[in-house]
Amino acid sequence: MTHSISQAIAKRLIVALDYPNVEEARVLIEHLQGIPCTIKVGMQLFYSAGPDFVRELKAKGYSVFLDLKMHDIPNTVKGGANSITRLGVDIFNVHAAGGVQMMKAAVEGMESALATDSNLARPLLIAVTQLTSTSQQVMNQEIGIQGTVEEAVVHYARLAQQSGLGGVVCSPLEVSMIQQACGTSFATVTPGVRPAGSDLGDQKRILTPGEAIAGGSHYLVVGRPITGANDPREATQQIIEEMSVHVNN
Ligand SMILES: O=C(O)c1cc(=O)[nH]c(=O)n1[C@@H]1O[C@H](COP(=O)(O)O)[C@@H](O)[C@H]1O
Repeated sequence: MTHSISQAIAKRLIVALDYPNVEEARVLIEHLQGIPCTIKVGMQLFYSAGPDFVRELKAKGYSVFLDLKMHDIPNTVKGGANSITRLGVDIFNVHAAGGVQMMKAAVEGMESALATDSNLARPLLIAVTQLTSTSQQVMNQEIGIQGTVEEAVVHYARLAQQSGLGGVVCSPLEVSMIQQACGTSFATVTPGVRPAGSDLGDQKRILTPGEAIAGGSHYLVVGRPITGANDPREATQQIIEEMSVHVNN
């Protein structure tokens, strides 16, 4: 199999480095050498490795999504967004369930960091809608939100847009509805991506990489199908090839 890596497509694959420590994360980065994908650092790795590892990835030239899903009082989130922006990450997130005042505070924190350092690039600030591990039944009966998951997700997307955010995290199943509500330039970052035949784990609302990219997802987030593969490099290249075949734009 040939692996002609398109830079633009590869960047739209966000590989989730869900590892307990920096050593294991570095092994995966070694495997991915030369593949210009985006890297996600989530809470498991960040809480053990800290901001230095984010700086290390940036020094290696990666685009970095720092996924800390902030959800707190506005003043605290403002401070968090300020610190995250100063780290020089490319994408970071908050929970839309924190509401408009909280999301606006995140924008303020980001803007005040950008105002003090002209070398910082503007990150894409996005809001988590309904986690892709949440089913319709759990959302209705356990969490107590009525209506369909799609309605809840679109509602959160509208709130995020009103608050000045650049996009949302959602399932690839919800991308077209969000684009209808918020426009095609409002970013959709989609976990809940599983190559055909791979283990779903705890994900509930999923599509394949080809379906997700054909449906207009701006970024696909993939963790275990890569980190748990016997050959993570091959798994990554196969996902990028599938994306390349199905991409519309
Ligand atoms: O914000 C996220 O990245 C996120 C939101 C969401 O709704 N669902 C979701 O799975 N994620 C993250 O996306 C990654 C998906 O990983 P896998 O299920 O292993 O492919 C994990 O790092 C999750 O923390």
